[in-house]
Amino acid sequence: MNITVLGLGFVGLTTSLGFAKKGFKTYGFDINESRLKSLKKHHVPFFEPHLKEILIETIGNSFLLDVPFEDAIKNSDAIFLCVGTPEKRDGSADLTYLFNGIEQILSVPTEKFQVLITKSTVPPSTLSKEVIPFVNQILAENSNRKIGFASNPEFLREGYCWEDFIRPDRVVIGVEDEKSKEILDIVYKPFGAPIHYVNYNTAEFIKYLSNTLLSTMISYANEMSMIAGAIGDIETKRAFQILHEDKRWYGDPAGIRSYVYPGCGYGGYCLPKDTAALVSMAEKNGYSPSMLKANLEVNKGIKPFLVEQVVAEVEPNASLGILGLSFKPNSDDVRITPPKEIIEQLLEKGYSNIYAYDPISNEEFKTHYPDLPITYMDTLDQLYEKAECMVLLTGWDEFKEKKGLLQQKKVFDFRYTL
Ligand SMILES: NC(=O)c1ccc[n+]([C@@H]2O[C@H](COP(=O)([O-])OP(=O)(O)OC[C@H]3O[C@@H](n4cnc5c(N)ncnc54)[C@H](O)[C@@H]3O)[C@@H](O)[C@H]2O)c1
Ligand SMILES: O=c1ccn([C@@H]2O[C@H](COP(=O)(O)OP(=O)(O)O[C@H]3O[C@H](CO)[C@@H](O)[C@H](O)[C@H]3O)[C@@H](O)[C@H]2O)c(=O)[nH]1
Repeated sequence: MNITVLGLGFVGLTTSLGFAKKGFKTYGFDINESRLKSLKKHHVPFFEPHLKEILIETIGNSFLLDVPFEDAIKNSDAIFLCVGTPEKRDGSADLTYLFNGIEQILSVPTEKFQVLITKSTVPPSTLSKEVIPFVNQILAENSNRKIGFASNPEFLREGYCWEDFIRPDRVVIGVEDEKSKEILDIVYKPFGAPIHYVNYNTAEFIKYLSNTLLSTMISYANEMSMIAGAIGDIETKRAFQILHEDKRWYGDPAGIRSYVYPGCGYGGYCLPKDTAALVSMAEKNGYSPSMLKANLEVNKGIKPFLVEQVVAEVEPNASLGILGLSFKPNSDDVRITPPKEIIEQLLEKGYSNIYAYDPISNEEFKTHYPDLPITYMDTLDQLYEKAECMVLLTGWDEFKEKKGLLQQKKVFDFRYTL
């Protein structure tokens, strides 16, 4: 199995050295001549621990920098694109280096099957909507070329490139054909990490899921420091230290991860009112907290977004079964419960046969919202009998336990419970 890597920056050099260390013959290329020159002199042109030692160990053996481009491409099974994808003026990703690299690769004639792998960070749908059509257009003139595709986003951090690459938490591979998958399987097996095969868009999305969570947490922390500053007399540093003592940050798996899951919005007596109250207090003190305001907006917007999914697939005269009424499982609290808003929106959309079942909150819900024209069912089996399709809004264990039964009908699992 031979590998070519295009782009020898933080990601490309680390990737090349990682594969070379695992024993694959790896050809490295960069359009930056001075970068290549220094690498050939065993000098890593940026600060990154460990890379120099591995460079010295592998160069001329499994890591090759002076093989002609054409020979390397002809001899490669997997070609990794690790070029830069910088930000354009309008915020979109500049894919110029990527497309130039692909053109160079395709200019080499060969009949060998090869996988073209985007390791550079590219927005979801880039491979399916831009790269593959681009390649197909070029190949229309050279039908002998056999190319497979894969997306293999990289999660390494600068400063820890080597450790992160050689001992990855997980490897994500977006691949949609068997031959390419087999090649990537061989390439990544020696790393001993979990390998997740997904489709192209999902692989690309996972990379952004990761980076935007990080950037959102950082901006959240910064916004909170600005709110604290506006209100005054708050020990911001201590406040954050104490925040971090919440046990949900620790453990394996850390409990905090149950907050990073999509669903139908947060509800209950605390998160909605407290988020709104801090927005209001910050504004009174002259600071407009844009993230917290956006947070409230998103919590509102998720409900019509989900209701539209039902509307798109279910006729209004169908009987709908609502699974769960409380704001979260193991509680009968129905104050500001997302199911209430969702049921109201379904009623507005013309769904008039709504049946509902909650393991413990039917009475509570009926008492709080007596005017909602819905029928309560005493058991899950009764609801299942009545409903043509179901909308799961609270992630009760009972629903998980009866997954087999529930899934015999259409279920909109808006808590990702099943
Ligand atoms: N830096 C990180 O920590 C990191 C981590 C994960 C993912 N990424 C992503 O990986 C990609 C590369 O990032 P980087 O930090 O390594 O960038 P970088 O700028 O350090 O390196 C990119 C290299 O590609 C070279 N190049 C451009 N066009 C080429 C071509 N046609 N053929 C050969 N070489 C070519 C450039 O000369 C440059 O040396 C980006 O999409 C980035 O978003 C970066
Ligand atoms: O509490 C924090 C933590 C970080 N930062 C800043 O966040 C930025 C990014 O930091 P870090 O994530 O350590 O750096 P990167 O090397 O850019 O790595 C990120 O970006 C890579 C490229 O996509 C991903 O592969 C990594 O998983 C992801 O962590 C830096 O400016 C840090 O100073 C803060 O301001 N506050």
